[in-house]
Amino acid sequence: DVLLTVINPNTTESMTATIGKAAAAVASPGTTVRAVTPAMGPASIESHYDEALSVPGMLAEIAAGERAGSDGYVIACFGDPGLDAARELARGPVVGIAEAAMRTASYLGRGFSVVTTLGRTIGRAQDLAEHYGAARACRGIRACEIPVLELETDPAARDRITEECRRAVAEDGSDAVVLGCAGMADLCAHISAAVGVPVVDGVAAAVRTVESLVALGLRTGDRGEFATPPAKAYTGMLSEFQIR
Ligand SMILES: O=C(O)C[C@H]1NC(=O)NC1=O
Repeated sequence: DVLLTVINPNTTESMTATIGKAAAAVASPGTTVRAVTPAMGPASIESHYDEALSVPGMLAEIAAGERAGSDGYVIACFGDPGLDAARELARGPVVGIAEAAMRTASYLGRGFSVVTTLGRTIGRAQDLAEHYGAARACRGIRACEIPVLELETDPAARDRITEECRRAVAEDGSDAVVLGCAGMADLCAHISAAVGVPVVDGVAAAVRTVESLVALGLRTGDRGEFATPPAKAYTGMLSEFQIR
């Protein structure tokens, strides 16, 4: 049996439930999905500040996952917060939903577009596309200007996201669309049917990517850059992060 820990790095439980449901829907029969919410952090992540403050709580969930014997991890936030730090702590593979979605979309044609929440997060998505070598395939990154937590409360959210995906296909000439927020995971099937090109949800893509890596017996490198961090003092609120 594979134990897959899916971390929502923000602290909104209802979003963790949406993410956990999407993960369980695509997980293989032999996989147990454990969707978790950090004990501390921002209610949603839609700025560099939010992203920075989400990392300690997310890393605490990696440490808890290691104690629970987790075989792999998904970081279910489109900024892939703390991904490299998580890889230093985890024995098994750690995959962020942006990396998983971008790499998956690049198998589907010449180019993809990303549709995300607030325009201020577009730069981060551009940086990630470059970091993952997907900048050439990324034909456009668009925002529907819906704050992350309003994805659950705004009745017009689904239609506005769908419309932006339609524009992406028409104007960017993209062969696929990537949903730029873990909170959009439950909209993927509807939008796929509406826009007529493959729509990639990063939560689903990351779950299957981690499962594949585990099935191939592949784990995070544990030498050099991704070896366990050197022991040292972490003071104040971070004292729990002492590497034992
Ligand atoms: O970057 C974004 O706008 C989406 C990102 N924020 C969040 O709280 N979960 C996410 O997937």
